[in-house]
Amino acid sequence: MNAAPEPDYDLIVIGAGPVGENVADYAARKGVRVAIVEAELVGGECSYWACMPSKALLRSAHALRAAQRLAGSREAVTGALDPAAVLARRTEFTSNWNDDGQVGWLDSVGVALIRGRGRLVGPRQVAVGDRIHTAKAVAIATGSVPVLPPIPGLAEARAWGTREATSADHVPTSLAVIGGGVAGTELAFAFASLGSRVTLLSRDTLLAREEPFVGELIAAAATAEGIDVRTGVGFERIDRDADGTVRILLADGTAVTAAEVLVSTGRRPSTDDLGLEAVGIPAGRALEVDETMLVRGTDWLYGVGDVNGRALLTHQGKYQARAAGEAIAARLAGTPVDGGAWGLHAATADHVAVPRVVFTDPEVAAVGLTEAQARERGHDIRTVEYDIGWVAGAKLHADGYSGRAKLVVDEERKVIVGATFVGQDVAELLHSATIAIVGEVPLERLWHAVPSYPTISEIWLRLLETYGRP
Ligand SMILES: Cc1cc2nc3c(=O)[nH]c(=O)nc-3n(C[C@H](O)[C@H](O)[C@H](O)COP(=O)(O)OP(=O)(O)OC[C@H]3O[C@@H](n4cnc5c(N)ncnc54)[C@H](O)[C@@H]3O)c2cc1C
Ligand SMILES: NC(=O)c1ccc[n+]([C@@H]2O[C@H](COP(=O)([O-])OP(=O)(O)OC[C@H]3O[C@@H](n4cnc5c(N)ncnc54)[C@H](O)[C@@H]3O)[C@@H](O)[C@H]2O)c1
Repeated sequence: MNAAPEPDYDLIVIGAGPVGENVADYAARKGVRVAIVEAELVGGECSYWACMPSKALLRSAHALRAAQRLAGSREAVTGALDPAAVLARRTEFTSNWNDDGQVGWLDSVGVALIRGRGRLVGPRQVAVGDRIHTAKAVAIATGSVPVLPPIPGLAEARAWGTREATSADHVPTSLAVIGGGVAGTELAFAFASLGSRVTLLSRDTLLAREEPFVGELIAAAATAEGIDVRTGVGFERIDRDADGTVRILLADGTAVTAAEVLVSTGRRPSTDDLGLEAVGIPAGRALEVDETMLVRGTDWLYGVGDVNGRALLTHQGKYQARAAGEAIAARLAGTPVDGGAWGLHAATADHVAVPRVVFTDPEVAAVGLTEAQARERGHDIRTVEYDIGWVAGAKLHADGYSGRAKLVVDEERKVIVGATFVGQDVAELLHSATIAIVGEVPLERLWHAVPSYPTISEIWLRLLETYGRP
């Protein structure tokens, strides 16, 4: 009898974005023989067209505004932002859209790279071009793709998506942004600071999934930044005139014109054209996975990162990847898998503590449940809010500092289940709240976590005082 041929690899990862890279790395560290398949650039959307370039486009204006908000340093910064220098710094962060550095890293961690588009052609079989590669396990980390709204004329209007915006080689004189979610709001701030006349058109309130005060404060700040914010907008059609001007006709009969239009109306898991049908899994929707990212109904296929739709964020996908990479290694080695709540191989935080930062100015930093989400889940909750501008550290941080914080407390367990901060430089505060939620630190114990004076972290003390001593 012939023995079954040894597979080419132990694990094939399809998609070398931040998530695929981490699945590969964490599995390889445990001795798994890994290959990774990438159709475009190793590093994925995040490195070249999303997180890194968008944050680079925002950062210089933040620094400038921070200096302008303080008597003394304000007098020292008399010039304006240099858009060409900002674009050049952005390009540096993308390594000029070249992935040599990341390819070198893959090599250094012993992961083989297969260039091309990967497709399942059977269980444990991945075709790339004409060649079929075999493995004991396959992890899909193909990310997400933009969802385009059904607006007549959009397909012909040569609209920008987030890729075109984050890789722009010039600053348009005017920009209309459709979509007031995270991407649209951040990019509206970025291009306004670079000198575009920006109109932000949102069907819903801005950042509608967060606490209601978030959208209100960000809309006010955007307006102060010169952005024309319009919410509750309906779209009739979009046309690009012969002279290149984009004309957006709104449901209220008014029209907005701009040199470019950016469409940022959400993303969906990238599961088309992956050959999922060949292994009996429905395509066109998020991969349904268990807590170790194993695709339900299989014992060899994993879905990690944006593609499983659990949380479309790099850090959360990488967290899943650490769990999945090691779970794959454990299963292949026949050692125990700890996939129970908060187990080494489980992505439990996806359900209770996803940190979210919106890099607008002021920043939005939130983790866990909003009040509305906590009520929907049936928690008995109490909320407390406080104006961050009243905290001594904040007053020192910027003249006229304004911001708001809110905690959602589970009254039954007396632990925090959600926290939201809006204010200049609050992003770095967020991890304290993430730890409080993941650690299920009782409020009683939090009184002993003393924030330094005078830092913005004293907001914690003010929130506890507002809640009341136990
Ligand atoms: C404008 C913008 C800004 C963002 N900013 C942030 C931020 O600041 N912080 C944050 O946490 N998140 C941010 N995100 C979200 C973040 O980009 C994603 O959550 C993250 O990139 C998901 O990582 P991933 O590895 O799952 O997918 P991706 O980064 O999309 O990588 C998937 C990879 O798979 C490849 N691929 C797809 N199909 C195949 C195939 N069949 N064969 C081979 N390769 C394939 C793709 O080419 C790609 O390289 C932002 C998103 C956008 C759009
Ligand atoms: N700082 C960050 O972490 C960061 C930054 C940018 C993007 N992201 C991630 O990327 C993903 C995509 O970002 P996004 O802003 O495109 O998505 P999003 O889901 O945050 O926002 C989508 C927006 O589009 C609007 N919209 C949806 N369908 C519409 C329609 N048919 N007509 C008009 N408006 C419509 C929604 O009302 C919403 O305002 C997000 O899930 C986010 O997690 C993260």
